[in-house]
Amino acid sequence: MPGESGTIHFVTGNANKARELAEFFASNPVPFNITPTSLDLPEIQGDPEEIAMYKCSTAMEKLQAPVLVEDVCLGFNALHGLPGPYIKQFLQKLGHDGLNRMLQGFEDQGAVAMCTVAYCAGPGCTPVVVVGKTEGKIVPARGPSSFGWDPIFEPAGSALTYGEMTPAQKSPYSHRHKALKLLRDHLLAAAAAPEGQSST
Ligand SMILES: O=c1nc[nH]c2c1ncn2[C@H]1C[C@H](O)[C@@H](COP(=O)(O)OP(=O)(O)OP(=O)(O)O)O1
Ligand SMILES: [Mg+2]
Repeated sequence: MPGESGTIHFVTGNANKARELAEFFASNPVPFNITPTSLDLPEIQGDPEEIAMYKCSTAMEKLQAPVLVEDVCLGFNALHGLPGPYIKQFLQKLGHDGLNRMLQGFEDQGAVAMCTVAYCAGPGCTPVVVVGKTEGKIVPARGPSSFGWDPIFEPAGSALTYGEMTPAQKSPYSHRHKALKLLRDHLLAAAAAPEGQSST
């Protein structure tokens, strides 16, 4: 459980993630103070859960306090889930156009956005990992380029890309919000459990 101050550090180097997380907890409150802490954590190769767990344990080593981290994948179905966790490097090198071009020649433009959240309640606690996924497709960029690959991801059931959506429009589709809902359930259960009864 978070200490007496009830503070959980959301450790990320990405200001847009911090903004979306703050928006989520503003409308879905928890009895903890979740505060962004800007640190660029090293990222290993591996599956998304291993990557998030490693970020979480590094954040815990540095801060010695309750920490929350997340890692985001964007996987193309035609490429069997690649770039996946390496989407950041692919986006940096290729841009929105290049990511579209990677799918040229494939009939299937489908993609899955995935947010893996890892939360550790304190030193010695086992991290809790939750995942939110949203299916959609890769399209030529539409909307402002303010957050990562938002302009090229059109979630299933929407005529708009993430980039064209307001925060309120993005949230019901958002891979991040789906993961944070699961985390919130865990935090509320942990807050309600008598001291020492929490599994984390
Ligand atoms: O909702 C999103 N909508 C559009 N783009 C997004 C989203 N969420 C993450 N992204 C981008 C940021 C980075 O280019 C890559 C994930 O990499 P990822 O390592 O998880 O993020 P990051 O390095 O920017 O921040 P952090 O310090 O939390 O690791 O996808
Ligand atoms: Mg990162």
